[in-house]
Amino acid sequence: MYEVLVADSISNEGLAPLLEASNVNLTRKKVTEVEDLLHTYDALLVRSATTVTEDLLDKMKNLKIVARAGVGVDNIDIEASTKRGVVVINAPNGNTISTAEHTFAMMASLVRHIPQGNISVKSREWNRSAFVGTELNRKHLGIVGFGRIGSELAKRAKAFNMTVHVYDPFLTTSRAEKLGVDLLSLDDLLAVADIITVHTPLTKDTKGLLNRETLAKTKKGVYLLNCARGGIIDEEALAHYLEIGHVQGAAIDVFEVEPPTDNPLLNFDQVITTPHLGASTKEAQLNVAEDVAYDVLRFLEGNPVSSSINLPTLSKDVFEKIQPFTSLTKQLGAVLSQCMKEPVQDISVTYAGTVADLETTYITRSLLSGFLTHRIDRSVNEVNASMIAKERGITFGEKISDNTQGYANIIEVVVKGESRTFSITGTYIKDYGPRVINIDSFDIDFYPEGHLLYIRHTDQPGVIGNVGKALGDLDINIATMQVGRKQKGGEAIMMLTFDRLIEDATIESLKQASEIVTIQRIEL
Ligand SMILES: NC(=O)C1=CN([C@@H]2O[C@H](COP(=O)(O)OP(=O)(O)OC[C@H]3O[C@@H](n4cnc5c(N)ncnc54)[C@H](O)[C@@H]3O)[C@@H](O)[C@H]2O)C=CC1
Ligand SMILES: O=C(O)CCC(=O)C(=O)O
Repeated sequence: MYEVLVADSISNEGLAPLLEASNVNLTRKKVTEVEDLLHTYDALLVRSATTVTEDLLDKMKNLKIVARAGVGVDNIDIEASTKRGVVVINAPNGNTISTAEHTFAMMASLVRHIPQGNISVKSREWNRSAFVGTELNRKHLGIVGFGRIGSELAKRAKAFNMTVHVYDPFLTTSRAEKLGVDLLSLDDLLAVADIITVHTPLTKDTKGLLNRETLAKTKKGVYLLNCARGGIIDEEALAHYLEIGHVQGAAIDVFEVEPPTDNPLLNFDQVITTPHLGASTKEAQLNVAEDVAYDVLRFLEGNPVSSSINLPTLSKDVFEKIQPFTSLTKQLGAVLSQCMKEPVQDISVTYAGTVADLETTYITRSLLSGFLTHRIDRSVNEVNASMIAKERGITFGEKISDNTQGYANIIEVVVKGESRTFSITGTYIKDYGPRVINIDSFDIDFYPEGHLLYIRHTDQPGVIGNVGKALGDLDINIATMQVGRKQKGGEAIMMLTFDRLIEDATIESLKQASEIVTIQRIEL
């Protein structure tokens, strides 16, 4: 049974996939109400009210996935989640239209003073001259951050005959042309726009993107909107420019601290506000809840997620295709880690044949995870494997080759240690499963699973018999045995598999034979 905690207000209807699943026990409680049970949950679903901190993650020892029913994940410590191997997912598409519509509504309300007019009429005033507005027609709209919401807003603005200028360092000129917008530098956009709206995520680069210095470059009488995240427009700087009349008005849905209390922007009549309502429609809330509910269920049941922040996103089809190879590389990594008992500096993997056309970065993550699992005392998976490798100064890379050595697919891994290198080659054979076909330049053929002994010895008569007899005398049954050598009389290897773990004492006694060079126990 999977334990799922829904800590924020998320549409019940949208959560149906989880509520109806027979293998899920869903709890709807705030984190503070289940302090004693935090270690039991497999999944945590939040909106923006819950902040997923490192401290919370430490308490949620069993946590495998955090889902944000919405876009912005600035309330989740992604790095800390990744470090702990916790997948972070969001629902990036479900609230785009609602937020774009809300921004448009805020813009129209701002330039026509609708909220102020409403308050005035309800106060039994009839002051028409106080609320003379401005048309949107033929105005220049500056959109900072031209992703899903920014581009939906642009469509609506163009329908109102506005000229749309955008600033987005990740937007190509050809895409801007295709979408019929004018791509500018930030400074040029600030200089030309009558109305500026921000639609970037809140990151260290976008925090305070519009500040005292950049706002000084705007036209006198400019209007500003923030329906993305509090802090992208620096609140103190905006208050300053409102105070001196440089900024004519602002529409703010989001605040640096929510709910805002002593926020200076609340003191201006020309600032209109909403309590973070961008995504607050029935449609958006249903969409995002459904999106994360399906994804969480899929993930808990071992399937790929459709929108992850810290894991490559794979379709079900691709996931199924790579699965045999991810388990193969996990096993190759585990064999290598146990054979190569010394610090390693570099892991390099070469893909050839059918596997080379697949999502190899994911397969490499599995390799690293298999390798690191046998070296460190913390949970390693595809989410945190590359981060942990980097932390430990292990470089890794992948190559594609044409040389399939006659197989349909080949994965070769070379590990460089402080004193030597070690290699392993595996393949996945349809209907037969994974095979290791070469280890440290010895051709061999074994199924990488269970309890194994890897023995290097001199190639001379009697060694294999002696090992078999020694184990037989100890009542240890050999399940399979594979041998390999490079040349007659040189060094040779044996790979033995057993039905149970082989004790240290047995290994020590086998090592006494003079023909034995090394013995390595491998547990898969
Ligand atoms: N008020 C509300 O209720 C809602 C607010 N949001 C906020 O809106 C933000 C945007 O959402 P989407 O459009 O769905 O995201 P998106 O990821 O589709 O678009 C963000 C765009 O910002 C651009 N960007 C990133 N760094 C930038 C920088 N330094 N300067 C300029 N552009 C930059 C990216 O290239 C991207 O095109 C979210 O991150 C979220 O914080 C989203 C939904 C609801
Ligand atoms: O959950 C909400 O209503 C806020 C939505 C939001 O800000 C987001 O999706 O980034």
